[in-house]
Amino acid sequence: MSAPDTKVMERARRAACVAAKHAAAVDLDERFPYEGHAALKAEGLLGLSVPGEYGGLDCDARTAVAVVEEVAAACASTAALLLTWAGPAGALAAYGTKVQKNRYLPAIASGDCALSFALTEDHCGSDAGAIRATATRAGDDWVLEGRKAWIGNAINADLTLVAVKTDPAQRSRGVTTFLVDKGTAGVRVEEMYSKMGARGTRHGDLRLEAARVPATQVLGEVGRGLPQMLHSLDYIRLLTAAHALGIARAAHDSAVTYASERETFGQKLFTHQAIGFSIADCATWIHAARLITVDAATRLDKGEDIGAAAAMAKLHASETATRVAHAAIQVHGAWGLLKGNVAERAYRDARVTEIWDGTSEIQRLIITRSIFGRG
Ligand SMILES: CC(C)(COP(=O)(O)OP(=O)(O)OC[C@H]1O[C@@H](n2cnc3c(N)ncnc32)[C@H](O)[C@@H]1OP(=O)(O)O)[C@@H](O)C(=O)NCCC(=O)NCCSC(=O)CCS(=O)O
Repeated sequence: MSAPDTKVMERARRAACVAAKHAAAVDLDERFPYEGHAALKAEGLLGLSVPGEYGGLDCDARTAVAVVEEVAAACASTAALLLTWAGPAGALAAYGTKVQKNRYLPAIASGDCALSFALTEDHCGSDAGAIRATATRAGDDWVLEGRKAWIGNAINADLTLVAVKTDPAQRSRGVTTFLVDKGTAGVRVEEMYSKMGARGTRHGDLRLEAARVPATQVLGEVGRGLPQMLHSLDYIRLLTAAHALGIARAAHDSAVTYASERETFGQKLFTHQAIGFSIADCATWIHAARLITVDAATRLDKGEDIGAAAAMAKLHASETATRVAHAAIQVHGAWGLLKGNVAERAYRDARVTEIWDGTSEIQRLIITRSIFGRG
């Protein structure tokens, strides 16, 4: 297995240092992680997956997962921005025309163009092919109608990748992705949701009301938007695994520190077998989650399809994060229940990683299909 790029990791550590100082406030106030975002921008990390010719860092997946883990261990909401950027940026790099890439990628790499990715609707999160929002051709434009839900960073996004049906009679072959600029007439964002975790990721509903978008803003092929989005999700899921890993690491580190300092029954907490073994289990689970994540990243860097590998990594790492954070609270006892305690925050943040970018059940479905086919 290759090692992550050391220079990029130095950038990640500097950004993580800034993000860590504000992580508790971002969570408690449920606000955008301005400081973490500024640090990611200053370090060029928002261009993690943007090709070098457009000013990006053009990182391999091995480095990208290490960066996301590092930042997530400091502040899950700041690290989520890396996922929010990497998915749409990767899709643009893979499917965009030269004109689209020249227009957006340099600004994405510098952090000046904020992104979001709109697939989900109220009635369908898991069943991505069942979307109902539509686009109808009108001369040189398409007219978009409908409502997308649970869109991360919707309120701040300068550019949103929006998947709608251009042929409502079809499922997978009826979806097209559009590049929708902020300020497009007929596009409205309603900020929403007070979430239990990743509270600095602002979600919103995207209302599309006769929104006219030029045909030049179609990303890739008309009718091929769903495979494009699902392909981008493979990469996002890989990074979500790293995100969960960072959250697990933060919870575990806090438990190790506490168990080394706190004394009960006249001895250090970790010397009680119940606590020491719990910490040993967590270290083992985290190690396994890191290996499965790095394995999927290495496969991607070798050019392999990572649909199932990314699903396994996300499934395993996100469920590991919840287990580890649960155990870390247990180590802290009542102190672990307090707002402001790292393990308490990690427990809530970890739970989110089991849901977004495809639930654990969807990951199991993808893995099952990779074993048996569609059945
Ligand atoms: C449930 C699913 C895994 C699959 O659903 P379907 O059975 O309905 O779809 P398929 O027939 O399998 O596939 C449709 C089409 O796409 C091609 N495909 C499938 N997977 C891939 C892939 N990984 N890479 C490339 N292409 C792929 C497949 O071959 C078909 O093409 P053809 O028609 O044969 O040509 C899927 O629906 C799924 O993953 N669901 C979960 C969606 C999800 O994760 N949603 C949550 C996050 S999305 C979002 O909006 C985020 C907002 S935010 O910012 O928080």
